[in-house]
Amino acid sequence: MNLLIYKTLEELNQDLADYVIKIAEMSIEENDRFNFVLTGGSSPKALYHFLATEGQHRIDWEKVYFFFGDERNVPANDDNYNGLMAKKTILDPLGIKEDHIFYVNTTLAPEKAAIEYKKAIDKHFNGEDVIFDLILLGMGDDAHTASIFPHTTLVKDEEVNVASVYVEKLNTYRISFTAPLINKADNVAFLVFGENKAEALKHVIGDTEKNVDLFPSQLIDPIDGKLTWFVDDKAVSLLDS
Ligand SMILES: O=C1O[C@H](COP(=O)(O)O)[C@@H](O)[C@H](O)[C@H]1O
Repeated sequence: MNLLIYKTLEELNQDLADYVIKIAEMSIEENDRFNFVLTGGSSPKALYHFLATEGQHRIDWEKVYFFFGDERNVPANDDNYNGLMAKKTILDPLGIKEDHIFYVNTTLAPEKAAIEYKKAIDKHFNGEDVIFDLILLGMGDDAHTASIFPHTTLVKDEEVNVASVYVEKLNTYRISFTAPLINKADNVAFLVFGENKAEALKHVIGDTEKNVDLFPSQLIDPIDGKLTWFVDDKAVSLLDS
């Protein structure tokens, strides 16, 4: 595991954008495409803007396929829909074609939406093992990642899959990659900043004994891939040095 700590969000986003572009270049050179899984929430907005502006001419964006590690069970025009945030911040600004974007269809019931999403992913990988080039992840202040929330069925889900999950504390359903699917990726990067994440990060990175039911981000441990944490100094302020 590689832990990169930044003093400013600008430096963090600049470095993370460079990292995304480097992996994209390598994937395109090797396979003529880059399978890129986006994270939702609000933390990645600046990164996506950065990629869509400074990164605009650095790679061939027509060779990039975009996926979502999780989605909220809301309509596609709802501000909480992760796909809409990505559409506004990176996909539309880069003019990404619809057939290169894998949105979660939330007009379907959550369970069906998850099944259809996995089917679409499998079809894209055309019988090959589903191994993403890069999965970006965020982490909530309760240590959830993607939509693997504490004390939910997803914490114990051992299938390489996309699943629907009822999140009691939010009284809502989510659709999410399972940890085993995430852990197959070639590269996984967490983007975590702010004081409100410090307590969770202390446990997720610092605890020698895991408690994944309470801190689901501890489930992320790529089998053969690389895990990198891009964090700011506020988020690591409670970690023992
Ligand atoms: O609900 C969600 O939260 C996490 C964390 O979001 P952040 O803005 O606090 O980083 C995010 O990774 C996930 O995609 C999203 O659906």
